[in-house]
Amino acid sequence: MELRKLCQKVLFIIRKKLFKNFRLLIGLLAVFSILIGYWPPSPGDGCPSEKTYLKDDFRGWMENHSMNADNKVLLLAESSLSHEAISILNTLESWKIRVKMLAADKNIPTLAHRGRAKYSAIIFQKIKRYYLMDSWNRKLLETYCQDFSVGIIFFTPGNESFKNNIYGLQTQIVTPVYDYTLVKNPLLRISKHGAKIKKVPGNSWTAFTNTSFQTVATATTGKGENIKTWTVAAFEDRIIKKFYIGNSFSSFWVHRLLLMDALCYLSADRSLCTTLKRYVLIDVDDIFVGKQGSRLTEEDVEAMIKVQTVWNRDYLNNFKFNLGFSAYWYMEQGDSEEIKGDQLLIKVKDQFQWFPHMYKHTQPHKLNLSELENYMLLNKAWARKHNIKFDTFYSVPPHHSGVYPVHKELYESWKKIWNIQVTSTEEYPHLRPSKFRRGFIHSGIRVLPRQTCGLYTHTVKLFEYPGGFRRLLSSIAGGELFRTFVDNPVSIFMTHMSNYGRDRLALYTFTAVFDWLKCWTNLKFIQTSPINMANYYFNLFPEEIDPIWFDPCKDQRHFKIWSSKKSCGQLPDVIILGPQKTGTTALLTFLDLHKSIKVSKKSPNHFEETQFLSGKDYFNGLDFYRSYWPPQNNSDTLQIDKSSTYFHSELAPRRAYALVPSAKLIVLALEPGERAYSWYQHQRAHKDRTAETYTFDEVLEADETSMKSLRDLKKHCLNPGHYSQHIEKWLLFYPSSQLLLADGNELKRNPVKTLQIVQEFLDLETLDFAELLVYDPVKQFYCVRENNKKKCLGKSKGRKYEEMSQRARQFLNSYYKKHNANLVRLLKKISKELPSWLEALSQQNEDEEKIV
Ligand SMILES: Nc1ncnc2c1ncn2[C@@H]1O[C@H](COP(=O)(O)OS(=O)(=O)O)[C@@H](OP(=O)(O)O)[C@H]1O
Repeated sequence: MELRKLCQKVLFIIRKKLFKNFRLLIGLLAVFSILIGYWPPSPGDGCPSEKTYLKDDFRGWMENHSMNADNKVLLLAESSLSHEAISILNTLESWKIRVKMLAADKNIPTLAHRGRAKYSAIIFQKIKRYYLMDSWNRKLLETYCQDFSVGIIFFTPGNESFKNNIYGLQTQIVTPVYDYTLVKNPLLRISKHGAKIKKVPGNSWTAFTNTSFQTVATATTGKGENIKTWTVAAFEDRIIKKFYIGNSFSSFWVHRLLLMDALCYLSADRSLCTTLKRYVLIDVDDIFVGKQGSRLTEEDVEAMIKVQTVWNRDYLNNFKFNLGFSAYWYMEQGDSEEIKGDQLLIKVKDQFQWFPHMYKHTQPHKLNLSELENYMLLNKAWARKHNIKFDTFYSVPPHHSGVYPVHKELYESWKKIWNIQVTSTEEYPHLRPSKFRRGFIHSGIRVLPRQTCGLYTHTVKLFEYPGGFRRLLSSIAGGELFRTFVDNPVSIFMTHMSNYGRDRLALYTFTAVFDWLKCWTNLKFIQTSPINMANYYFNLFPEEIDPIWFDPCKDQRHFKIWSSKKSCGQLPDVIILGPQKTGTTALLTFLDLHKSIKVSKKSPNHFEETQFLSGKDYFNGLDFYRSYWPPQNNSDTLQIDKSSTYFHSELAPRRAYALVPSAKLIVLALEPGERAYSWYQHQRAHKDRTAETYTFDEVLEADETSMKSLRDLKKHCLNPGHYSQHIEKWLLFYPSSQLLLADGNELKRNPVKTLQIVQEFLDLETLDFAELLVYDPVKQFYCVRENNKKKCLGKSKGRKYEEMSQRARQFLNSYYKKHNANLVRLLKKISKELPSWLEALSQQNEDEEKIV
């Protein structure tokens, strides 16, 4: 401890002088740090040569094959709460692989559906579960693996006693283990063979002694004459490919690399392989923003250039730091050395890549459009004056503000003044967990996920690293930072100017992690333009293109970078989902009579409905949706969005749940045949050509030989009536307690009763609707009583048309029979009452069955 303090003191005294020579600084730091045990462990004494086992053709094939997000892994775990299982699950999810996790002691689930494999690889958290399986389940699993060429990965913790040798697996428990080495083997792809580490964690490991196994990793026990090298990861290339790791997944960071490679090699059709390319961009935000003492000197700038040369030679091509500038702070605040540093940056400007930050480093969400434009113009004028080349069309704002949650004005001004096409943020959808960070495209600007590297604005000194310097070291040595490079095909890192001054922690950190990556992986690091990176990213993950909006008021970080002028609560508390033509307008109109209900403004575009969650307006952004309600001042009111296209939309359930997870949902279920006929009449009234040309009977009779428009009309007419199917989609997100299935037929006959049920569901103070509604014999529907007059819904609600034919009725009865039966089952399962028409139908069916 004393020695450490002494070293720190010496280091502090000579630091100023050392700035003159970066290499000397690093060298001396190394000496001191080794003495006090601070230097990171070597990435591997046996770092392999550049030559790898990979054949060129295989590598080429991989470059062009991205991970197929549809591929799924079956994880057979000890329990869903096991830390170990969650760690494997998290890892797979951070690689964007879909996972089904099941308790390994239960029956094997259905593995194939209609001749298609459901899982591309199987993982056992603990090998003993495989051996303890009853023969029926194991047979099922093995037949599946054989039929679909799916491999199995086993983790075999060394402290686990299981009866080996029974199924041909020969093992030995070994302890302790050192000199862990990856051995040349066809399974290694991302992991580099020859990489070696001296000290291996964990006391006891499982070693595999079958001679037929191919060794993937070895480790050594004993000393002197007792030295023995064991196989601690092995691969069995039989009819079913099996990969064995001699410890638990999280016992050693190298297992993450091995799991990635094993999934690729063992998955059906190599569908779980990822590319070896890794695009890297290192942003230095605020290159001129910092207090005296934390800014860059000439020596710091020179060190950055030197490091770039080294990185270009050793790790990645075309690398340049990406410097963000807030011009107002150029040559401000620094001492004379630091002012010279700023001047040197401009002198050597072409050695770097530049991007515009905000002129005064103001958070964009605090600025209106003209303020933003003015600041951007000032920044631009400065860049012109100093001949700063700007050809990346990339920017990031100070403090992540304005990108997500979206500040529309930032996007507009960026495009207008700078022609920005790419940006990045760490806030989408949320900062944590980082494995879920995604990209999206909004208003033509491609937003890429941004990564943190463990260095923040005030991380300037080696011995003041938050949580101790060892924390940073473990992040480099196979930990979080190392993983960020491995996991993400595109990594944009956020660093700050101060990380490059003082102890130059950023230069040290990245150099060290590149060393580790080069030693342990075959990954190829590349820097390219942000536009190329964005193209590459969204090609790889096209499902991320469309954004998903969350409520900024539910995430503290988002709330902080959201305009103070915006108010929370301008979102629906209740959503009437539809389906179309079930009486949704009547229900909304009647509910609107209640003082605690606030319905959305009428949209001029979609028959007065917002249709935000199901349609294109979603891409206008959250503020567009919020504008349907006034800034809320009374928290007792319930705001309603009624959009009858939501019910059968594929997108709306996910979007709604992301934004308003506690909303109450109302579905109006009208007898589906009646609904289909009303919808057809609606299309005719709106002059749909096909509906006008064909009778309802002809629409229902359409088959695969019919013209497309007729087939489409039939589909759109009948599909929303598949009630159970659509309700199940909503129940994937919302709990059934938040959903009310109201009776559409009852609403027509006895709206007061339906409204009573709805009021109870919404916990509203009871309003006596019997006083407010009156039946109109001419309209043949209930209307609102207003000053002793009747105010009925418009002409388009409650149309007059002739009854549907007997033939159509029979068709519809038979068509919806199965769907209605499913609805009965579903409603019983979630303990909901059946609507009157469904009760009658199911009674009728039961009676018919009894007669038969
Ligand atoms: N009180 C009252 N007044 C008028 N109409 C009523 C009422 N209650 C229920 N209905 C039934 O509502 C049907 C229209 O349903 P929607 O409002 O959901 O249609 S839409 O999807 O919003 O276009 C409408 O369908 P049509 O009869 O085919 O016009 C009505 O049957």
